[in-house]
Amino acid sequence: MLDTTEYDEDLIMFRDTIRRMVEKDVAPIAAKIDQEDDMPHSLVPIFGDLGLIQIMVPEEYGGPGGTLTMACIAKEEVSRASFAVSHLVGATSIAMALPLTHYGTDAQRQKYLPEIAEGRTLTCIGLTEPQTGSDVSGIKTTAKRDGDDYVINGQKVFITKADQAKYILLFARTSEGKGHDGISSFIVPMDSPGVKIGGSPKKMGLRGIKNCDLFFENVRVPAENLVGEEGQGFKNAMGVLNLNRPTVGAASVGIAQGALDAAMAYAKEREQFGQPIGNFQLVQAMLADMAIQIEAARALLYKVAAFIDRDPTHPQVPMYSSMIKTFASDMAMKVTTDAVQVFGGAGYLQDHPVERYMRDAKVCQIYEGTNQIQRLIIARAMLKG
Ligand SMILES: CC(C)(COP(=O)(O)OP(=O)(O)OC[C@H]1O[C@@H](n2cnc3c(N)ncnc32)[C@H](O)[C@@H]1OP(=O)(O)O)[C@@H](O)C(=O)NCCC(=O)NCCSC(=O)CCS(=O)O
Repeated sequence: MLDTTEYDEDLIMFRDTIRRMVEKDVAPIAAKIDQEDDMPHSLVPIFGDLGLIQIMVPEEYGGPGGTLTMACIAKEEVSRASFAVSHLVGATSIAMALPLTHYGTDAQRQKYLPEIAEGRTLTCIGLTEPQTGSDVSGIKTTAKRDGDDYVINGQKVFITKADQAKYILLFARTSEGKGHDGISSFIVPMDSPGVKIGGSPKKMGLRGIKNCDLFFENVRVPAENLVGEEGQGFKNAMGVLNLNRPTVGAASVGIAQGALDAAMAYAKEREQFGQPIGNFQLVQAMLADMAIQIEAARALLYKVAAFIDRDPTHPQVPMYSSMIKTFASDMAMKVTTDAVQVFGGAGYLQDHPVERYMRDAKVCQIYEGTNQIQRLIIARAMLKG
């Protein structure tokens, strides 16, 4: 594969360190995690010690001060073996490091980031509700001011890692009838009285990670837990998603590469008509197309990540972020489907990893905003000029 980090020795070392850890600690248990829908907690200190969970926490708060490029490299490497485990990379970015860095107060950064920097604490983000998926402006969970506190009531669904998180960045309506402008975000400790963690539905893929229902009943948080200004929650959510969506692209590239690796090995080993199936031109064409698509997505991924690292506030960040999330996840769906095809009937069995890659690729087209919503963001930005 083309080496997208070819000019930077530090990035090559970073990638190789992760690659070695994945070979040792992740790849051997990837299938088991999927089959048992359970990820061992022992991976948390391994990822924390490498600075991966807390990768986006700035150095001044004790974090590694990693870039989006580094987060994408790590996400790609881990997803190549296990998409579920890749959720430990930047596991505190979207709900803590990014929002506090960009919208939080000094006091909030001082209070939470040093703890997050230790790499043992997980966090989650609470946007989605039973009736609120793509249309974030429809959030119904309320946060009502009461003296020095806010009192939160409502329900969230599909909350990734809620079962393991110590804090949630929760989005709630602070004023009625104001649409986008009536939403605010809060840090809520998950052990607050009134927070109830419900079940996690059985999923097609992303098995090993829980996506829980959450219930909030008269949950009281101090007003100092408001992140950003009251009423700015919608725009802050969009801002954080813009900075994180390329990591979904990175996971997609990793999933696709893992599927291609498996398909290549199988094409060399599996014999039909007295020779390896890799000798047949129709199989060769599939393998070649898979490689072309992965390289194209990888090139766009690291171009976008470098662009965002240079200027995270550039007005074109939302458009390019949505482009790579969409392009790479659509690519991963196609490549993993073709990998199953290379395996033929065997690809349909759980004996081989390609059906897992295919199931995992699907959610990359859906979560952190469906690819239909991404296309809307891209087209709106293009037409706005
Ligand atoms: C569908 C949406 C893109 C928004 O659409 P709307 O039609 O409701 O809003 P707009 O009128 O377009 O925008 C209002 C306002 O916000 C600004 N805006 C909108 N999008 C962005 C953006 N990406 N970046 C920056 N600013 C943005 C827009 O310019 C307007 O500003 P002005 O009023 O003009 O000043 C949106 O609702 C959306 O993205 N929906 C997808 C929701 C989503 O991604 N959900 C994922 C949840 S989290 C998850 O999946 C799990 C993560 S995990 O735990 O790993």
